[in-house]
Amino acid sequence: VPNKVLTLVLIREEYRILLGMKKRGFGVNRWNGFGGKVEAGETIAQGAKREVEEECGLTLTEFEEVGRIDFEFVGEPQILEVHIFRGDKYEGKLQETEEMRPKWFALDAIPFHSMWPDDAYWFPIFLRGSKFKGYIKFEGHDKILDCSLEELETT
Ligand SMILES: CN1CCN(c2cc(NC3CC3)nc(N)n2)CC1
Repeated sequence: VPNKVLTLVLIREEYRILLGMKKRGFGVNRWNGFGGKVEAGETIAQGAKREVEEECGLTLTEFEEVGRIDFEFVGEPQILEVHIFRGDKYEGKLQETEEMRPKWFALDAIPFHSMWPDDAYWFPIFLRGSKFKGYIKFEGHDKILDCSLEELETT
């Protein structure tokens, strides 16, 4: 079964990061970056930019892919291949949408208890500006069975 390619964008400033409270669908009631599926005819980066616009109204003007994590769920054949981007510059007005309620968080107050459990493992790598790739196996949506993360270059 081919991987399901998804995007995740974390817009980060010097001392704060933009997250959104997911209001419906996969990951509902958790804070997360912005992202979704990659559509036919668009690159992964174009898909990332599109999802940010759709979910919070901002237009990314500078962003780069910094990580990739393959997620497996016990009992499900399809792997989620999540491409993670750091958003550096943006334009537009931040707005709540049907999908997401955006909010800035201080880097020392990231609400990990209300996020996907894996975030506590890879956010520290992301925040120190490194690139990374990993594999994380879940049982259900709350239990991590295996986690392997490799830090690549330090940007
Ligand atoms: C549209 N996407 C969905 C997947 N996603 C995930 C997934 C994730 N863990 C995986 C066990 C689910 N952890 C974060 N932080 N984001 C990014 C947004």
